[in-house]
Amino acid sequence: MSALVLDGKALAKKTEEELSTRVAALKEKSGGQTPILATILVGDDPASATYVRMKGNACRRVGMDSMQVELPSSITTEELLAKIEELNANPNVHGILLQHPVPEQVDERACFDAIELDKDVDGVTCLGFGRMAMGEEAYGCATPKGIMRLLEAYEIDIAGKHAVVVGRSPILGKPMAAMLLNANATVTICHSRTRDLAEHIGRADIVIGAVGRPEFIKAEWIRDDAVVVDAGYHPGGIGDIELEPLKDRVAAYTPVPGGVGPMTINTLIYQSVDSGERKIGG
Ligand SMILES: Nc1nc(=O)c2c([nH]1)NC[C@@H]1CN(c3ccc(C(=O)N[C@@H](CCC(=O)O)C(=O)O)cc3)C=[N+]21
Repeated sequence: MSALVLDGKALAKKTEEELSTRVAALKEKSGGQTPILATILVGDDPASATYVRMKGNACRRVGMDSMQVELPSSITTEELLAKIEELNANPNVHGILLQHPVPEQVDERACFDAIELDKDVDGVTCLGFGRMAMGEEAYGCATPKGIMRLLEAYEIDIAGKHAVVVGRSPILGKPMAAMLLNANATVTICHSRTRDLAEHIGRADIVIGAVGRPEFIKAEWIRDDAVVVDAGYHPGGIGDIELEPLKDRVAAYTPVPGGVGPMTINTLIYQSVDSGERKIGG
């Protein structure tokens, strides 16, 4: 039996059509206003520049404007905080994305947390995380929320299932675990200090690869009929999970590329449109 392919690229494309309609309606109603996402790119890492460009392109495809802020790698925490405050105060900005990672002299957590809650469409603030984890309304962190939206679209059962999240980063593993818990999964979080990693993964109905190391998770650790979600992205179209041997024996998997990545961007845009509607009045 060949596995169900969780096609994030197709779902993102379909969702963009709905978002285009919503943006057009908002524009019509408000006399030409669109939601605006401000993206902040610090430094000159080419991969980060590519991702930020892709986010701007996605805005354009749904008819939204974006404001692209580029800052030098020599910037201080105070300077970046001042920029974020300026965007918080700008009524034309409906969402703010600070691209991770920032240079090491910058306090990334302080900068994330400076983003106003109602503009945190990337779901990176402590406040947004805490609210989400407690089941209160908040924008979800883009990658884990994108994964939840993908699982939902393909009607993957989560309640009662054993989900194993490999990785505990602030904008991926931790919020992923909280979202799966809120969806009534039994959740195990594995990380660099976990002993018996293979045994934990072997008990998973749903495996989430979120470690950031190419093919760190071996196919042989994963049971037949598992749902496999690979949030890794490495040069050459490689994820965190050794995917090829799994394709004919698991229940479902996210391809790399074309799985989680497009849903990350789509969730950012989706939540920016939500924010625009709330602020402009949809
Ligand atoms: N504040 C913040 N929020 C993020 O969401 C965030 C971030 N920082 N820093 C970096 C990571 C990485 N990330 C990706 C987004 C899209 C693809 C994506 O669309 N990938 C395509 C392939 C793209 C290609 O052609 O290389 C795919 O998987 O199909 C990948 C990775 C968002 N991130």
